[in-house]
Amino acid sequence: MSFFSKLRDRLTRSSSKIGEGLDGIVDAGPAPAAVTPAAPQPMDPPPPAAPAAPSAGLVGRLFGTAPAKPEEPRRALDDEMLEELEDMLVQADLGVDTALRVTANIAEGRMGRRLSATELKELLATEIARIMTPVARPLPLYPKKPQVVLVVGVNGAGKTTTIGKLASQFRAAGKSVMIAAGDTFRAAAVEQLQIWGQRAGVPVMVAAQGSDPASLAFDAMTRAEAEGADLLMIDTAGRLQNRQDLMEELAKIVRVIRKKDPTAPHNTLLVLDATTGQNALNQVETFRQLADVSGLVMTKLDGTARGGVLVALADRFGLPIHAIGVGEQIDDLDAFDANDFARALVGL
Ligand SMILES: Nc1nc2c(ncn2[C@@H]2O[C@H](COP(=O)(O)OP(=O)(O)OP(=O)(O)O)[C@@H](O)[C@H]2O)c(=O)[nH]1
Repeated sequence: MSFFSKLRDRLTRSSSKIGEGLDGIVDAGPAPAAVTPAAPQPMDPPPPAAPAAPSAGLVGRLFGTAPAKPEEPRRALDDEMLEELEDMLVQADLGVDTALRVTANIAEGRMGRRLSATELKELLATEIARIMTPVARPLPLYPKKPQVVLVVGVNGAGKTTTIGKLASQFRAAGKSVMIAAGDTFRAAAVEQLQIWGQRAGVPVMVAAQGSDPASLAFDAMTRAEAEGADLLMIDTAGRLQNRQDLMEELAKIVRVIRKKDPTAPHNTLLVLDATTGQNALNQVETFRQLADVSGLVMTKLDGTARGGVLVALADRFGLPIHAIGVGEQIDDLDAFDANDFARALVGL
């Protein structure tokens, strides 16, 4: 199955919220004046008998002419309709600012025009793609060996799973990859990472429980350099409860790996969980203060009606979105494609 099909199938909670919302907005418009078909005039000659034709269905099947679709309902674009659209987009987690901007762009030059739900979906998808295209950028790969990727995010956001999926994809692309289990306090997190490492066929470096993550990172750098690894991914703790500690821990990891390579880390990926909705915006603000976030990965778009938050993130921060996750399996993560996402999100 292509990733777009998967995305469309799994984004249904978000897309039905928006798609059905748009259908509802168009349907809620005033009913158009009834048009009475002209009655046949008494003097009109009877219509000539048509030659017997195969049924429309059969013709359609044989010659590919689709039976005529019933006309879609339409609604004239006015202030009330725009307000409903804006509310629906806010409900769908696009956030007030983005909802306002998107609605204003849709309105421009179209006031009074009678739109069908499909046309409205196309317009919305275009606006969303316009916001998201500049941030749809795959994780950049550098010739530098090892390229060090620091992975940050709150506990449970999907860091481990994302590292496992990325490791497996880079391996499949012929890269040699190494993982460091930097959340040394949580045995369960380390165990999960080891399982993912096995699945991906990638070595996972671990340290004694509670030991210094920076020292593990240093050892991992040493080994990655010695073995000529292309990529070193470093998992980190996500305890936001003690922000100061976390900040110091991340800063120390960075300091230590820079002793080995002053240009590292080459990427700092922030993993966000789509089910947290607007809270993802706060997480970006917070982690930007803790680390030099260079790009985002959004997970769990399959389990939520709040996928619209990705549009708000793109609009607010302009940070690259490298990949999105739509499930728990190894191939349920792929590069982010703005057009595919926009169309899937509005239910096209
Ligand atoms: N449905 C779904 N579940 C996901 C996705 N990504 C991760 N998960 C699940 O989310 C849960 C948390 O993922 P982890 O990768 O362990 O998250 P973490 O950020 O490493 O969390 P800690 O290990 O607690 O720090 C796991 O049960 C994953 O299987 C996704 O894209 N879709």
